[in-house]
Amino acid sequence: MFAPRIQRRMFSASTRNLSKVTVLGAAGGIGQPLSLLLKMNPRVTELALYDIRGGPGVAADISHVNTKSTVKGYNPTPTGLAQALKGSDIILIPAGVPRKPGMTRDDLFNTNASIVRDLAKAAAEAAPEANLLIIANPVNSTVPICAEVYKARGVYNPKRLFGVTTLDVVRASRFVSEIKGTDPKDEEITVVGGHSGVTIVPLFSQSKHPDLSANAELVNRVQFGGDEVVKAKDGAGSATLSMAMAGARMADSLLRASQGEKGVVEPTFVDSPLYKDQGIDFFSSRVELGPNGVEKILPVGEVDAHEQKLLEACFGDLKKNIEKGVAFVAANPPM
Ligand SMILES: NC(=O)c1ccc[n+]([C@@H]2O[C@H](COP(=O)([O-])OP(=O)(O)OC[C@H]3O[C@@H](n4cnc5c(N)ncnc54)[C@H](O)[C@@H]3O)[C@@H](O)[C@H]2O)c1
Ligand SMILES: O=C(O)C[C@H](O)C(=O)O
Repeated sequence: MFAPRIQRRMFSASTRNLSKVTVLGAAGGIGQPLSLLLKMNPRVTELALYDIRGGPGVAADISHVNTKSTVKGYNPTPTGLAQALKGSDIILIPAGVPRKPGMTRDDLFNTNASIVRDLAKAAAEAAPEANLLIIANPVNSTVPICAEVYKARGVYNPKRLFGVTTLDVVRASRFVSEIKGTDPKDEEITVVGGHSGVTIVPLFSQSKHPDLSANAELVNRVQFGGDEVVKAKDGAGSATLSMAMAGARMADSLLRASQGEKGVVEPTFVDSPLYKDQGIDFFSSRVELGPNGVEKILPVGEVDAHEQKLLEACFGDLKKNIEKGVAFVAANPPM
């Protein structure tokens, strides 16, 4: 009867429970609350906060929070970025510009592609075995960019590269709970595809409320939830606080899984076999996490006719977004 508990204790005693987490872009709208939430996470033992400006200030502030982890800030000195990355178990990248009203995420490509490429190169050199979590948009392209950079250096491990799409399921569960008058923690909604507009595909037929798949307004709200925030912020950026929560949840799930917890499942945009036969190399679906990163990519499962149409609409854009990222690195390799 007590066996699982004893087993758990034995396992945690023998597993490496020291966890360095690095945030690149730590002084930004997402970076600051994300770093604070990571400081509150007892599984994080060391926090490294890097930004092109303001990293040490944010680190000094957060370091006064009375939890046990150490916090250090880094500037872009010749060795600052490498020091922030060295020994990291998890690297989160929210560095990059956010949208303004009227922009698509793809409109960020010209600025963010090179930022993410260069940070990925630094990560591939200083901490090639870390889990790399990409928040910077357009995620559908920035994740393939990282894969290409790691491949070029011969250190690509598809099990360690994640596009953070957690915010899409966070939104979906909250929006459903508002409609149904339920607690969002009881509303687990699968969202698959990518992270922009029609590439975001909620699968309500697999939830407790299959009828919702016919609710076009709700589907649209999940697909364009980011635009709702961009519009409300009126030029001052996009989602930062809800994104920080979603990023911290994804990091915590990886830490729990790496420290031996079984059955940890998160949605995430990964190098996936699910639609490779259709030329789509990266896809977000429910993924079981483990000590090596991706443990198992779960199938999309049954979808209804509404969702099948959404999936078909997703594939075209997603394929183009992925190809754009791959082509960018081929034409503009990191220096
Ligand atoms: N994946 C998602 O669900 C999701 C959700 C929200 C926002 N985002 C994206 O996250 C990104 C950041 O959004 P934000 O609101 O925090 O923007 P922000 O402008 O407030 O912060 C970005 C930070 O990145 C830093 N930065 C820029 N270039 C850098 C570099 N080369 N190295 C290190 N730091 C650098 C900036 O100095 C700034 O502090 C945007 O691209 C946005 O679209 C993604
Ligand atoms: O909408 C954006 O540009 C930011 C982010 O991708 C989001 O979904 O909130």
